Amino acid sequence: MSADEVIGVEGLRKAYGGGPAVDGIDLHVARGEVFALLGPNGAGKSTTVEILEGFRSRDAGSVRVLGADPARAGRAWRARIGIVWQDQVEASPLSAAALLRHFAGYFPDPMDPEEALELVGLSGEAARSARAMSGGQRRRLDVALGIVGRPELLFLDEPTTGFDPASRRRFWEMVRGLAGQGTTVLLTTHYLDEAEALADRVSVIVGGRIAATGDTATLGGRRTAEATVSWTDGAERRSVRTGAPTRTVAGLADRFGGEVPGLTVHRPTLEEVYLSLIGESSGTGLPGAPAEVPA
Ligand SMILES: Nc1ncnc2c1ncn2[C@@H]1O[C@H](COP(=O)(O)OP(=O)(O)OP(=O)(O)O)[C@@H](O)[C@H]1O
Repeated sequence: MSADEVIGVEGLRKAYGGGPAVDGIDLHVARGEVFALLGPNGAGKSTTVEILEGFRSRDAGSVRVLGADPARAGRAWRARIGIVWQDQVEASPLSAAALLRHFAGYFPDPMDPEEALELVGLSGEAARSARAMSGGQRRRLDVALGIVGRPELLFLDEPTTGFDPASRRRFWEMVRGLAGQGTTVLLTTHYLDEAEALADRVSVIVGGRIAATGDTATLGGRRTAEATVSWTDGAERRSVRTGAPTRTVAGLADRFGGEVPGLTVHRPTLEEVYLSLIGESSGTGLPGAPAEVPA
């Protein structure tokens, strides 16, 4: 394990009664990285994360988180990680500041409640009880509770569910800010735009195994995948899939003597790559996907 490695997982396996939930996963996350786990429902993301958090046992594999095995790590280790729980503060009658102060007591060098509230965009709400907050505000308070201890490693599980679009963007900025200060973030999300906005690298987990790991720009051969060039020819819409779209467009420009009617050039989106990796789609121009339209 390199000095810079915050999470190192090799050959991780976990089965429940119904069969393997995690079936041989390797993960390596460096300090300051934002790393996202993507995958369909039941893929094994939560099981993996709970093992990394030390809340679930494993059947096989080696796991190091902040230099320790989470299955055996103690309180000092736990104080270095932050976890954002789903709906942690649902019914609390305590004020946001009181809740944060209480949580802060578990950590050696916590933030002031005001600092944590400011970071999640709740600065005016210190005196308000969680019970009196909107769903989205409560979710942000959950995040504030997860970061109040200044964690070196932050686990975010579906963090922006229920956020309005502006709050999501503010939240993303906050996570980028934390990562910029050296906090490592392990994120699970079903939102591909969130992964694209936040993650330095992602792993797509399918059926307890990693289908692909990489940055969002190149995942699953995205950058090298063929592009689809489409245009209008008389009354007909034409398309061609090509590895050299610039040459195709230049040829079309020659042919049309300038502007190509209805020209579009499409490369696979992260969503298309993801759907293809989980076996839900074809015709994306990705390696192995059948061509939609013959050249
Ligand atoms: N405590 C448990 N007992 C038995 N089976 C479980 C338990 N927890 C999870 N599983 C099973 O393990 C598999 C992986 O579940 P897991 O919760 O890790 O997936 P996930 O990727 O987090 O899914 P989601 O996106 O729905 O949260 C699923 O088939 C699930 O039914």
